This record gives sequence, C-alpha cells and structure tokens, in this order.
Amino acid sequence: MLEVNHIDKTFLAGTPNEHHALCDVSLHLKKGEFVTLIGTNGAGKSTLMNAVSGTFWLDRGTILLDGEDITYKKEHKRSAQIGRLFQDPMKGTAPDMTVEENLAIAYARSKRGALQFALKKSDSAFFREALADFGMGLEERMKTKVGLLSGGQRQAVTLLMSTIAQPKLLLLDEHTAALDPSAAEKVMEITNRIVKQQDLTTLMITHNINQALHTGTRTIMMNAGKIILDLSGEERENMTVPELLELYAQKNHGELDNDRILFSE
Ligand SMILES: Nc1ncnc2c1ncn2[C@@H]1O[C@H](COP(=O)(O)OP(=O)(O)OP(=O)(O)O)[C@@H](O)[C@H]1O
Repeated sequence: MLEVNHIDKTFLAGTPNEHHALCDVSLHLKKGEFVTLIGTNGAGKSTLMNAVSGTFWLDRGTILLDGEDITYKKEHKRSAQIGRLFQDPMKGTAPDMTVEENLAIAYARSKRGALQFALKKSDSAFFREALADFGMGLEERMKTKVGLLSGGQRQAVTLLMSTIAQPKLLLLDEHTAALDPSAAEKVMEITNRIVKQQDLTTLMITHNINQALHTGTRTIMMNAGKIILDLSGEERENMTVPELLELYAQKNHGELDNDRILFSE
C-alpha cells in the first residue's frame, strides 16, 4: 500500500545548521498493516511522516501510495488519501465551528477536494451514528463548538474527521501523548477499532515503548534518520520491553543509558 523507496532529506543544506534528517530510508507497508514507529528525540520520525504527507520535496527517492507515484503530488492533494493526526488535538479542526460542521467539511473535502460543504440530513445521521459508536456521548454534542470539547473528545472528533472517507493511509503522530491517561486509553481504543473496521494501513509514532510493542502488527525503530530495527511476527510477539531496549543499545553502540530516559515505559 505504501512504498517509501530510498528517500533522503537534508535540511538547511550548505549552512552551518545542515542536518541530514532522512538517510536512505525505505519502508513498505502492506494493506491493513498497523506499524508503530519509535525512536529518540530528533530521530526523524515526524520528518518521515512529513515526507509521506508531502510537507516538503525529497532530495532523493520515491513514494508510492496504492501503486500511485505521489513523490511530486502536492500536500493538499495527498490529504484526501492520507489522514493525519497530531499531538495537538486542535490541529486540523476549526475550533469556532461545531462538531457537525467540522465533520461535514472533512467529509466534503475528502470527497471533492473542496472546502465548500452543505450539511445534508443524511450526512448528519451518518456522523451521529459514527460518534455514538465511540461511546463518549459525542453524538449529543454535534452542535457544540469543537474548541469547547475536552482534549480527548477533540481527538476523537479529529480521528473521525481523518477517517470518515476511508483514507488509504492513516498517520498518527503521537496523537494520544497530550491527553490524560484515561482519555489516551479511550482514544487508543477508538483508534484500534477504526483501524480494524476499515482495515486501514496505519503508521503511528509513539514514545511509549510498551505501546510500540503491543499496539498494531509491526514495530519500527529509527535513529539518526535511519530505520535501525523492524520487528514483526513471532520475533515481535516474544519481545519484551527490556529486550527491545537492549537491542536498541546494541544498534547504537551502548548508548542505552543516555537514551533510555527518552522512552517512557
Ligand atoms: N523543517 C525543518 N528544518 C530544519 N530542520 C528540521 C526540519 N524538520 C525537522 N528538522 C530536524 O530534523 C531532525 C529530525 O526531526 P523530527 O521532528 O523528525 O524528529 P522526531 O524523531 O520526530 O523527534 P521527536 O520525537 O522529538 O518529535 C531534527 O534534528 C529536526 O530539528
């Protein structure tokens, strides 16, 4: 479904702050695969997601989505095929518009690539049903402005906005990190349900090493702009958190003590 082939990105090339953020990264995700992405601060995780979303042009390499070469496709055009959530629940929503209006915009944009929307009765019933499925009482808050919702409620709405038209790919950039533990758990439960229901190909960044091992079907670890570990199947199932940390240390020449603190267990 997603094919990232030998991509490279250097920021501020030719300046004293030059940074090689992605170094020959290749990553293939099969349809329905749910991959967690972990790594220390500055490893290049968000940059990889930005590359897939089309935030910048690559220096080298190609990106294919469902067989289509999207390497030179503009970001706003990719957004109809790629749903993305960020740590900040306000990102991607219009806080002064109601839940229903935000959903209608997302729905219209994904269908026609347009910002104009008309709130149809049938769409409204569809949104209500989808929100009721979350079990957060959001179906009763359809006329509430999004800015007035709690972080967890907002992230649930954003999740629905990003998946309402069944994108080809879902990118989750630490989307539960800013929430309190119970809201994070609820949003993660909804995420798992939507991913399963829609058989969505998903890439999720997390700093929680336990979550990285036990959510989804595959775990990838990045360091210094490279993928250094790719775990799936039995190897992943049998892996414990201390073993994964140890493996990380081996790959990084014994830097475990410094890096361990950057992962929350
Ligand atoms: N637009 C940019 N301009 C300059 N440098 C950038 C830009 N985007 C990312 N970088 C640099 O690339 C490196 C990787 O950043 P990135 O945000 O991908 O890391 P990350 O693995 O997501 O880290 P974190 O877990 O802290 O979010 C960092 O050193 C960052 O400063």
